[in-house]
Amino acid sequence: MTVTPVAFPDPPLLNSAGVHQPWALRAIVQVRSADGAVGLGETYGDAPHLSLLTRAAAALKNVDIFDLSGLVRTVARAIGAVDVPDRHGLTGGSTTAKTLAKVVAPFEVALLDLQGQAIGRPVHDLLGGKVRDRVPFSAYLFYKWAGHPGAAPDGWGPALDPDGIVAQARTLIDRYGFQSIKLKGGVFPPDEEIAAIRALRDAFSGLPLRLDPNAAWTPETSVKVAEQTDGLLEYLEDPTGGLSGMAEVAALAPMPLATNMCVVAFADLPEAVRRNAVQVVLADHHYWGGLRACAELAAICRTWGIGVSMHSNSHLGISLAAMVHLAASTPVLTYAADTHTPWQDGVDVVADPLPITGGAVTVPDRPGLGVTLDQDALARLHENYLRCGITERDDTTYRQRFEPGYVKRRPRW
Ligand SMILES: O=C([O-])C(=O)C[C@H](O)[C@@H](O)C(=O)[O-]
Ligand SMILES: [Mg+2]
Repeated sequence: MTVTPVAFPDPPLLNSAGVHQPWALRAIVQVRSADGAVGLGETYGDAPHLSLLTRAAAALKNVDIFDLSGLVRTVARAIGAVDVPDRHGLTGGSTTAKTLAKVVAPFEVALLDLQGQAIGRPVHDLLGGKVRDRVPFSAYLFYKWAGHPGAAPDGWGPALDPDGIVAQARTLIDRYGFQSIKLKGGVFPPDEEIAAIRALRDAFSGLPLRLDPNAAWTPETSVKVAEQTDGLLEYLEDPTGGLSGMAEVAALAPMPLATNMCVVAFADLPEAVRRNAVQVVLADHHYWGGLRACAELAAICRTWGIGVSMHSNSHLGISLAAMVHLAASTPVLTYAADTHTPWQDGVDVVADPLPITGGAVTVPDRPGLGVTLDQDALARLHENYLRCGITERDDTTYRQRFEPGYVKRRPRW
């Protein structure tokens, strides 16, 4: 078991927590089997998480690659009952169960990769077989600065108004062929973000649109925005915080509400269903506990008539491959998945990243995940990690460096 923290350049993308730091962190998990095969996993690289990963890795020596239940028990014993929240809160609150799920996930993916290699079958076969050959992704738009303060402008340009957002969408669609669009909101007053949605609707008439302010609005504001975007959005994502606020909005909103903030663990589901608080849940194997846990989540959602989409954070090609195998084998996952891939500008740890063309990734049928680690790239990205001086994602403090009066407020409007 090897756990390697890495860092890669990240543009100044704005959200309701602040702004992305110049480097995004990840941890790369390698599990080497007795016969020399290597299974890969990828997860968050924040220091508190990293120390739990290291503890888990030490306890997992000699694990049976087919014993995924034993994996969970061993990790639980190794890390104990700990609760490690994120500073940004963009994926909701934390609990001991969610912390455990986050630590288990990259090891589960790596073991599934090894299982697939051992029997010569792709990971999607281990999850029940693919139900689609292509997994669609959405163009993930962000308000952004022209570049990190003090550095040269990045190649993306600024996006701080509707014109900037439309231009960014055009770039992403020209490069990747995306067939659906998500705008990360919660940055400017709601009227400005509604104007951006209207501009996107005018510029890209047939494409489904989503808006995600990460709980920046009160329930009252959320209802007003929902009314004003009636007919424009395929779903509105986390307009407000908490299940009761979301239920209040859902009762009046004309479109489905989606979440990756108020339903983030199995314990959240009964109340969400009882209150009809959300109509779409964004699965994310990194915090739900792995690919099989997401398949369980999807089955529960299907039972209760809740739609399933897929969430992303800044990530590299191992995570993309895992997301593709999961989406390929999850019938109810009918929405285009989120991905931050374009923002990484081609930087990766895998030698053979899965390409996004025509807005989708062709599902690989090679054994395991179907991607291989580029050891030189891993060494370079690890060197970045050692040099970059960032050990934890903290969008708020970074933004405060340039706007001392900035405070993270949810709700803000
Ligand atoms: O759908 C979401 O809420 C996210 O993707 C959260 C992310 O952390 C996103 O806001 C970001 O990268 O800033
Ligand atoms: Mg979201």
